[in-house]
Order: sequence, then structure tokens, then C-alpha cells
Amino acid sequence: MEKRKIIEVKDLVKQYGDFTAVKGISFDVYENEIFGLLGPNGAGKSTTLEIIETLREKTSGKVFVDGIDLDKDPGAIKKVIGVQLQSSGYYPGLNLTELIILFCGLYNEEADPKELLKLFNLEDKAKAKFKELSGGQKQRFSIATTLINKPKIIFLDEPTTGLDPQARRNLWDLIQQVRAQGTTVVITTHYMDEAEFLCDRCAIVDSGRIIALESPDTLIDQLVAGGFERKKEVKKANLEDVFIHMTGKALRES
Ligand SMILES: Nc1ncnc2c1ncn2[C@@H]1O[C@H](COP(=O)(O)OP(=O)(O)OP(=O)(O)O)[C@@H](O)[C@H]1O
Repeated sequence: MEKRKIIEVKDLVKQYGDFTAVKGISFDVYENEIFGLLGPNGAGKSTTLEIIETLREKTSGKVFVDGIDLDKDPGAIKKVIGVQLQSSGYYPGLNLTELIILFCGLYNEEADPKELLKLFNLEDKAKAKFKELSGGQKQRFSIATTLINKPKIIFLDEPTTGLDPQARRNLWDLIQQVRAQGTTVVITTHYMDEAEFLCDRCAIVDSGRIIALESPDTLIDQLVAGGFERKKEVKKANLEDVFIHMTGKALRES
């Protein structure tokens, strides 16, 4: 069966003054996949994401989200997507339960704060303020809030940066759960192990252009087929495996 394109980006260009940050990129995201945008600092990943999220103006090109033309109805796009807020978006005086109730009001949606917090392993923090959470808890809460308006697509910009290996793996599980419930996930990351674990397909972005777009497996196979060999013999485990083996998988944050 033909996969449905839930995001279509065509010849997208973004200029900041004289500088062209995004140089005519095109890609599609299929419904219910986890799609990664990978690339070094300054490649244009966040700019691309923010344009699709309707948060930033594009210079030229076309973007369709769930069939909606960004040029014609950005408001309708906002209704089908879930976007992570910056930390400053979480009113400091409110606790997590109150924040969820506030967001429900803004979106005109109903959600049970207790249930949502439980889903994200935050039920013990219902009365805590956002600033009192650990890094992993903040990320989990921020992903939880993206789901309040029951979006078809969520956008996660470097969701595991700064987290310890346990919290990272826990977040990977959560992202997979969100996808299993039918949501499409678009993610940016600098961690290749994360992209390899999570993404069905990923686009490698460099200096404002897409230089590859395949599944992680295919990208690796292509490299190997080209005669690539690692300099060092690969062991059956890496240092992260040692760390997780010695310190366990449990979260260390409450
Ligand atoms: N508001 C702005 N004004 C001018 N230049 C900008 C602006 N925002 C981003 N840029 C530039 O555009 C380029 C792409 O930035 P962008 O944040 O999209 O990259 P990125 O791939 O997300 O990088 P990172 O991995 O560091 O988050 C960078 O060179 C950046 O300096």
C-alpha cells in the first residue's frame, strides 16, 4: 500500500539577510513514521522545523502538513501538530497539574492531568513546579504537553540533549510509545545512536542542503558497500553498555 505523505517540503529556502541557512531542500515525511533531521550545528535543522511548525517565515518554497498548504492556512496546521515549548513557556507559579489544565483551556481540549502525568512517569510530580524537575523529567513533561491537543504530528528538537543514559533510553521508549499510538514524530538530534535506534528514515542536512535521505540501515549498508571499514576493531559492547550494566536501567531523578 502507498504510504501517505503527512508532511511535504518542496524547494524550501530560508534567508537571514544575506545568509542562506536553508538552500532549497525537499523531503516528505510519511504518516506514523519517526523521521529524523540530522546534521552538524548550524546545518539548518531548527530553522526547517520551525518553518514547518509555522513559527518562522520561509523565504520561498512550499510546505504542506496533513494536506494543508502553509501559505493558505497556517492556523489549521497549528491544530494538527504538537510543539515543545521553550522552558520559559511554563508559567513559574503553576505546578504540573495546573499547567496541563491551562494548556487544555488554551487548546479547548479535555485531558486528565493525572492520566497524562502517569503515562509519562510523572505522577509523583503532579504538585511540583517545572523548574523543580530534573532534566529528564522536564523533557518528559514537555513531550506530554505536546500531546494535549491530540496532534497527528509532534516535533521534538534535540529532546535528549544533556540527559544521562538512563533518562535518554527512557525517553526513547516514550517516543516509541507515542508513535505506537499513531502519532508521527519528527525529531532532530546530534546523537547518531539515537537516530539509529529511533528513526525509520533520516535526512542528513549539511550547510542548508539534504545530502542523504534513507533508513539508518540503508545509509550504513551504502557506506559499507563503498568499502568503508572502521579503523578500530568493534567490540561486542561499548562504554555506554558498561555504564548501563553497572548502574542499572532505572531512572535516577526523583
Ligand atoms: N534569527 C536568525 N538570524 C540570523 N541567522 C540565523 C537565525 N537563526 C539561525 N540563524 C543561522 O542559520 C543557520 C542555521 O541555524 P539552525 O538553528 O537552523 O541550525 P541547526 O541545524 O538547528 O543547528 P544546531 O544543531 O546548532 O541547533 C546558522 O548558521 C544560524 O547561525
